[in-house]
Amino acid sequence: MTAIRLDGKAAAAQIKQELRERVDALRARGVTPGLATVLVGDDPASKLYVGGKHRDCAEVGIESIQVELPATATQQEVEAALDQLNADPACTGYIVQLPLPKHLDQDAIIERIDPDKDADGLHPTNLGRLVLNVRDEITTPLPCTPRGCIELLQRNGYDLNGKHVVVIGRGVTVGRSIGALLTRRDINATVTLTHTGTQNMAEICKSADVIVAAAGAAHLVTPEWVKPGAAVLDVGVSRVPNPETGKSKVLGDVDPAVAEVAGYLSPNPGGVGPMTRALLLANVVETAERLA
Ligand SMILES: Nc1nc2c(c(=O)[nH]1)N[C@@H](CN(C=O)c1ccc(C(=O)N[C@@H](CCC(=O)O)C(=O)O)cc1)CN2
Repeated sequence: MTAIRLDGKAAAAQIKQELRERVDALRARGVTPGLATVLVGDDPASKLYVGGKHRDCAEVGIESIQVELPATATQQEVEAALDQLNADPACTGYIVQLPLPKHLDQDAIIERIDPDKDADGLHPTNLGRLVLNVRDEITTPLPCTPRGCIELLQRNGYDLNGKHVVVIGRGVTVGRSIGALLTRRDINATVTLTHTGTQNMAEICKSADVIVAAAGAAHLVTPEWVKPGAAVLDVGVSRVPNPETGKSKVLGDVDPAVAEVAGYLSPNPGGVGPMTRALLLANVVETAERLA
């Protein structure tokens, strides 16, 4: 078997096209959505991701504001920058790029974001609403990568109803919230969350209809872990030196040989990453629509 490729670039392009039309409609009503990004320090990967977010905004007609602080910025300096964005009417939503330098209190910084401007859906108020709301229409921003995983499957005709999804990794941007989304009544999956403390990871994965690999451990998921025909989403990223180019290259959490066993597989790069960026734009547009 060779797995069907879950092409995140193609699905993200589709989403961006849809959003462009909604942004035009908002602008026609006098509403201009504006996304700000806050980048602390000079981590090359974070810089790359933030750059991509600004390019995406330009593509769909969203204004964007770039805030950059040095790696030595204090907690007070970061919080002061957030207070300014909270008060700035040109900024209708914003994100703080993660991870933050170790000396900063990440939880306190995320809590400082005005929940109504939380474009990442990571503020405790928005995560709390996601946990409480299992049935009604969603009226809060949702975490971008979990939402991107679900959209990528659905846009490829995959129905999650009744499926057993095994998530690997308990990080704040994916693992901790994806279960709350997948178990909503309109999606209706069953979720097992595994992590570094899980003892029989291979066996649990082998029972999965869908694996979401978000551990950041290169090629952790091997073909022996995968039930034939299962859908596998490769989310985690490890950067390793590439002796051929002298630069670094990206390795996902999934061994490429999994394509011979799985029914569906997202490439990495080119799978969930572009979807994360597209769903961030969706959060910004939806927030602006609610405001309008
Ligand atoms: N505030 C946030 N910080 C982080 C998040 C997040 O959702 N919110 N997620 C990740 C990083 N991330 C978004 O910020 C992100 C990761 C990857 C991509 C992407 O498009 N990747 C490309 C490959 C790019 C490359 O490395 O060469 C791909 O997969 O094709 C976009 C966004 C952690 N931080």
